[in-house]
Amino acid sequence: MVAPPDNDVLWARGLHHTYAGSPALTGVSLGVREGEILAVTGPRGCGKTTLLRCLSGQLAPDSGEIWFNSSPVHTLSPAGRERLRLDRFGWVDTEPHLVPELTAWENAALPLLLRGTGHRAAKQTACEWLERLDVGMCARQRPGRLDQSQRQRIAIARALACAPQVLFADEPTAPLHRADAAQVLRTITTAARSHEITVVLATHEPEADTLADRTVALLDGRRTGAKAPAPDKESRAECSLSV
Ligand SMILES: Nc1ncnc2c1ncn2[C@@H]1O[C@H](COP(=O)(O)OP(=O)(O)OP(=O)(O)O)[C@@H](O)[C@H]1O
Repeated sequence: MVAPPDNDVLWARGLHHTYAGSPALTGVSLGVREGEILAVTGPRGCGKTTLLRCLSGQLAPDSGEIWFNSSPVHTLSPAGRERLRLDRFGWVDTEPHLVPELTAWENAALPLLLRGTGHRAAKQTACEWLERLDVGMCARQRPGRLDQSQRQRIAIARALACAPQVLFADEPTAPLHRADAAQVLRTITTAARSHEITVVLATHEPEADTLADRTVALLDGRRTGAKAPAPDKESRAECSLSV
């Protein structure tokens, strides 16, 4: 095994994965730098979700290497990968997947409570993140009473509340209306930048090109090229949220 470059927080080489014989990733290699916002784009079925699931340790690739902070992930046991996800990674899915019986703050506090954070500290951190994401007024409400955009913001608060080193977001804006989608995308990238969180974002949003530092495109399970950062980076200041 060859260790990855020092400045890559995540590094993958030659990832292959098939589902029941059908290829989803066919030799993807990439590095993600500390604090970078990397967009992964490509048409439906090109392998974005599979790539994010492999990088985040949810899915063991059939072959290839994944390194996080210069330590191998691909050789970890399932329990080791689970621990890594809980301690170091955040995940925002396309659908918010909140627990319907819990209030917004309880949902946002869940990963902290699972990590062993005390109830009071977990509640305070969760509520601070809900405020930052403009859903503080929903803290005591259950998800069923909230709209899709509010639920997705709560899911983002849940992912960010435990200060992950890397946030994975898998098409987090796909079910939202255009204006909501743009705002949620800006919220994620602004929050990540101000808290120095590395982001790997699978997205179809055209805005991703201006919000991300770099874009990697996939097609049929392979990389098709990487775009350099846009010259007029951010838009960062344009987000109204104090994240
Ligand atoms: N659990 C699964 N079982 C079987 N095939 C799967 C499974 N998950 C994904 N696939 C297939 O693997 C390929 C890559 O899927 P993947 O979801 O990674 O792509 P994607 O780019 O995220 O697609 P989308 O934009 O539709 O979410 C597709 O052909 C898909 O049908």
